[in-house]
This record gives sequence, C-alpha cells and structure tokens, in this order.
Amino acid sequence: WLELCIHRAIFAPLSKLPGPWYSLFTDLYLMYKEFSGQRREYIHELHKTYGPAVRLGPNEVSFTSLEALKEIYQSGGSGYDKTEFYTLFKQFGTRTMFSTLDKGNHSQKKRHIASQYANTNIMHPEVLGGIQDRANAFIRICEKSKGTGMDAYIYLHCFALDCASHHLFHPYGTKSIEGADLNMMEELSYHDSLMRNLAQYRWPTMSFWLEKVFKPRPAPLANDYVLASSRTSDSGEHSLTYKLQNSKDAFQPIQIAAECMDHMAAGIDTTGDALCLLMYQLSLSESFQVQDQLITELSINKDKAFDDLPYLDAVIKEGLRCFPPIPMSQPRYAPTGGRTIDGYFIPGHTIVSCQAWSVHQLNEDVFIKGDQFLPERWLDPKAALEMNRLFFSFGAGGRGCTGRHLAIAEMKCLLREVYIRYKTRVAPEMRGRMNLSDQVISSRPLDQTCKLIFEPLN
Ligand code: HEM
Repeated sequence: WLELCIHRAIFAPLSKLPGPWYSLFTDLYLMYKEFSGQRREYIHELHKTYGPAVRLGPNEVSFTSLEALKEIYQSGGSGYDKTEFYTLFKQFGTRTMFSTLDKGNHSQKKRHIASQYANTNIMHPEVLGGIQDRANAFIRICEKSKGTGMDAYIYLHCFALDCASHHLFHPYGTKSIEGADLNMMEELSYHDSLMRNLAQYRWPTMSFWLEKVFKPRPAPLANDYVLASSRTSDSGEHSLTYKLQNSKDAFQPIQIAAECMDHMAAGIDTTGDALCLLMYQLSLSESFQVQDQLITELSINKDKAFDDLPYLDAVIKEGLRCFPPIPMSQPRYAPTGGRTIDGYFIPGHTIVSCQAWSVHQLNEDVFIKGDQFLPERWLDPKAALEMNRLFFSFGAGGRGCTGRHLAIAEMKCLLREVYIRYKTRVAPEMRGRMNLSDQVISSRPLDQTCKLIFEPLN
C-alpha cells in the first residue's frame, strides 16, 4: 500500500495534473458526489479552482478546453472509445449504437442509421408533418388552459415522446398529448434509478446482489409498445424501423427493438427538458424582452420556414448552451500508449471527459458572461463561429447526437407555434424547483413540474 501511495503521489503521470490531493489516491469522494447527485457541480467547482485540466481520481481526468474537446471526441473522426459506463444503456440486453464501446462496431451500426436522421430526411413531409401535427396538439392543450396555469413539463415531454415515436414507427407513433399514451411518458420520465445505475457501474461484479437491493425500473408499457411497433411490416419509408428492417439483414428483430427503444428514451427527456427549461427561462420577467423580440420576429415572418428565423435559432442555441439536457461528463478511454492532452501526458486506459456544463461556462473568452442567458450572442457570425466549436450540448464528432436535427426541428416547430400565438409567464401557483437535478448522464428540473400561463396575443 505504501509503495502504491508513493507511486501515485510522485511517479504516476497523473500526479503532474492539478487537482485535490486525495484524488491521487482514491475516487471515493468522487463516488460520494456521484451518489448524492452532485458530480457535475463538484467537477465544475474543481475546474474553477484548478483550471481547464483537473484530476478527478487516480484514473480519471476532466477537461474544459477546445483542444481537449477536439482530441477526445473528434480525433480520427469519432474520438476515443467509450468506457464501460455506457453498458448501463443496453436495451433488452443488447448493445445499441449508443452503448457500443469501440469505434469499429459503432461505425458499422451507424452506417445503417445515420441517413434516417439526416436533415434532408427530417425535412421530408412525412417526418415534418408528424412534428407539426404534434405541435398543433400541444397548442390545443394551451387553448384549453384558458389563461390558467398549465403544467408545461408534462405536455412538453408528451410532445417529445410523440415526435420521437412518430419518427421511429410512423404511422404507429404515440398520442400521449391527447392522453392515450400518457402513462408511457410517465413510466419513462418519472423514475428514480440514479442509485441503481451508479451502483451497477461502480460495482459490476456485484450485479446479482445489487439487483436484489435496487429493483430494476419496470417499463412494461414502453417495452410492449416498442417490441410490437418495431415488428410491423408497413412502417413509413422515412421511419427508422423501415430503414433497419431493410438493412440487408444487418439487424435481428431484437436489435431493431433495442435500437428503437434507445432512441425513444434518448428523445424524450432530452428534448422535453430542453424545451421546458427554455420556456421557463423565457417566462421569467427578466427574459420578457427576449420573448418580445421572438414574438416580433415570428409575427412579421409568418410565411418563412422555421430555419430562416435567426432569432428563433439564437434563442434555442442559447437555451441549449445554458441548460444542456446532458450537462455531465461523456467518458472515454485514452487510447493504448497514452496521449498528450492540453500539455499533459495521459496514460492509455485513463478515463477522460468533458462536461457541457463547464465547457459552456468556463471558456469566458468565447462565452462572455457565460452564466447569463443572452441569445443575442449568437447573432454575430464571427462570434458564433468560435462558440460553435465549443458548443457541446449534442456532444461532438462521430459519436455526437444522431438525433440533433430531429430535436432542433421539434424545438423550432413548437416554439414557433407557441410564440406566434401566446406570451408566456410563470404561473403564480408554480412551486416546483427548476434547479437541475443530476441523473446518470442527464439532468432534469428538480421537481418535474413547470406551471406556465399562456396569454393569447391580441
Ligand atoms: C435537445 C435534445 C437532445 C440532446 C441535447 C441530445 C444530446 C446528446 C448527446 C450529448 C449525445 C452524446 C452522448 C455521449 O456520447 O455520451 C447524444 C447521443 C445520441 N442521441 Fe441525442 N440528444 C437530443 C435528442 C435526441 C433525439 C430526439 C434522438 C432520437 C430520437 C437522439 C438520439 C441519440 C442517439 C441515437 C445518440 C447516440 C449516438 C451515437 O452513439 O452515435 N437524441 N445525444
């Protein structure tokens, strides 16, 4: 033990990195922060104290610089391989594109999937029409609320579920906004599986016993729905099911179901939370001026496509920058032989990562007043170019978010339909706390409720 401690303190390459002294010897304190839902903020504070490269434990380092982000996530196209952390995201016992660890297997799967998420496919009437239909359904709920507080958290998550399932299974998408599949949205979004997932990740050899203490999260409605819908033989040509079923026998039925389940889960909380956190911010009195400017842009450009509205684009970008739905570390292994990152030698198999929360706030030369919600910052093309390089809400490189065009189309479509008709403000009876509550990799509003008032314009 003494030898090991001396080695870690003096000779190990990570001893040259800045970080708290105890991180040389143990990651117990990091684990305590993880289990108490404070990992993201803990790492953020460490970066504020120690700078852009911080040792988190004897085998783990976090970075915030552009150089590190490019090296870890974009070098060679897809960056470094994922760690076993992603095993937590297997579906039906199967590795999906997201939970595949190595580059080779990942790019094989991605070859069959990516085209269905390309912007040209998302803009096809079959896909866009589905999003528009769901946005119209959301507006009907706003109309019904008649100026009283409506829980936007619920209906925005329903919107996200309906849009994702439409893209996966068209014409068998859910209709949770109307109430038919509301239980499925609740089953997928209102759960508390942080402890179970973290315990499984940290002590995988004890899985058998952990299963007894932390019961698996049941999702019978979603499982049945996905298993049945992914087997239908008449799904739309632009849906993911169609593409996977016709991918030259590359996917077995259970793999198709697993992939679809993964994308449905990936699409609900991310897009739902992003919209909820953004609409809440817009509904605070301090953002009324932003809201007014958005309303003006929409009202004088009624005939324009949502992609031709620069202020709408800036509002969404700034929302995702300030409140990234995946604000936490995206862990990767340094390749065999080690690499130099940010001027430090990092041995092979060290866990390295960046977290969007810190990347977006601590690069103050690029994100000036980074802790403030200022959509205008995206209107200057030169500044936007710099900021885009550090924009990490969708990850980066070949393993970044496949669904980003779908998510952006959903967000633009919904915000346009809302702010062309309504001004929103926080309902007086709103008691829910909107602070970010960390889950395993994503964060969500702490109390999972957000009451807003939709006041008709004119
Ligand atoms: C605002 C909404 C969204 C955000 C912020 C978001 C963010 C992300 C991020 C950060 C990653 C990379 C995570 C990592 O490497 O650890 C990711 C991956 C992924 N996302 Fe999203 N996502 C969003 C919406 C969606 C939607 C709507 C879908 C599909 C319906 C989707 C499907 C995926 C998939 C399949 C991956 C895995 C990509 C791969 O491994 O190649 N996402 N997303």
